[in-house]
Amino acid sequence: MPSTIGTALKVTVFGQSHSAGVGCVMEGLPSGFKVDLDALDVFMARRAPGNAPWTTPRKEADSPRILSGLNPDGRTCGAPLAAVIENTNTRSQDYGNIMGVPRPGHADFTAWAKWHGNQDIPGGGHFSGRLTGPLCVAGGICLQWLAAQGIRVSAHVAECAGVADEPFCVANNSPEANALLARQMDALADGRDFPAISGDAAARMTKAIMAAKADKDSVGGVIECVATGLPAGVGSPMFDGLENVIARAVFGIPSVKGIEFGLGFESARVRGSQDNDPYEVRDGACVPRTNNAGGILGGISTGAPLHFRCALKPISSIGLEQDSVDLERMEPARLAVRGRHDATAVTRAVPVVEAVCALAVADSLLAWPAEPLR
Ligand SMILES: Cc1cc2nc3c(=O)[nH]c(=O)nc-3n(C[C@H](O)[C@H](O)[C@H](O)COP(=O)(O)O)c2cc1C
Ligand SMILES: C=C(O[C@@H]1CC(C(=O)O)=C[C@@H](OP(=O)(O)O)[C@H]1O)C(=O)O
Repeated sequence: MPSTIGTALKVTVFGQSHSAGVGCVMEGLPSGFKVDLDALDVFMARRAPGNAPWTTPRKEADSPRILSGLNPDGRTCGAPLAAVIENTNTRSQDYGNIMGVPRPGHADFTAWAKWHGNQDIPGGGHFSGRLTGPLCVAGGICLQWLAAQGIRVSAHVAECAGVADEPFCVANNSPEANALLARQMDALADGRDFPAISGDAAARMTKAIMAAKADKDSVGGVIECVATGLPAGVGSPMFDGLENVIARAVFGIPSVKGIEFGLGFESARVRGSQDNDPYEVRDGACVPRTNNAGGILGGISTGAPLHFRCALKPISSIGLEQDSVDLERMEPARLAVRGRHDATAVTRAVPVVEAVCALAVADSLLAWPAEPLR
């Protein structure tokens, strides 16, 4: 079962929620890059469990130990970079009642159908949201590498429990619109607790999440992500395009059920004259005036901000009783999930979306850069 992604920059993720630890191995990082481990810890803290009243109370430090891949100067040395995060706060007894009775909506049943009882169930095993920790280690390093080249990635909760945030300013590619987008990205980077642009939306989302939690239920949402500063010409046609590579990485985040780029599904409802992004000359370069394409045409970057939205389903582990099946007896069973679970994944998944976007963009830059003019 390979949990590996990437072409020039390969990342393998390993571990289970209740194993000794979870981690990643990165191959293909350019050498000589100084990794800021303190900044990485700050990034990891945005995803870590137990930071808000609606998140799982499982307490983990989530500070990665880098085992290899850096020289004594803290720079990438060309060898594979391996990192591990310890699991210190497991409580496997919480999973006693689901060992043979799969939770509707989690991967318990499909893991049983594949591995016939050999799978590691407690904490969600290898399917757990916990595996997004190592994704953040790998993606956090890529974010730093991209930032050094003027490429910035930012995400926010665009929608949660039916409450919408102010959207990113991405439909227009004018200098004024891009300046507003940069201000939105700055605001999201100010250390705020809730990753939304509008404080009012954050307050209403918090209320809706807490109401679902009080009902022993859960909610989903939409995360919107942008990457700015990516030059035109990066990517590849057909199967290794930016959309393909980003979508593959984003679907590695448990709970993600959909993704759309630019105008996305709405582009199916408008005319070509409305969807097309007309070109103009700006500072001697050809640039799209608008950005319905989400910064991608033919799998290759246009130079406009890269833009996508992904949908996350509600957390499946809820306290309400539901129908399931006792798999050993093949008899109906009722199941109320116990234990420590998030009431929504959307807030904690925002840095994860930034991380996988950075992985995909860094891999595309290394594997499929614009060719030099000959
Ligand atoms: C950051 C994050 C936290 C999550 N926390 C939980 C949780 O506490 N309980 C749970 O049942 N699922 C949680 N999930 C979702 C499950 O991991 C996911 O539903 C499950 O692995 C099945 O995968 P699928 O939903 O993509 O099919 C979380 C997901 C993410 C991204
Ligand atoms: C620990 C994390 O989240 C876990 C994700 C998760 C799941 O099924 O996805 C189930 C819970 O595990 P446990 O029952 O061991 O507390 C969450 O706490 C994390 O994301 O770091």
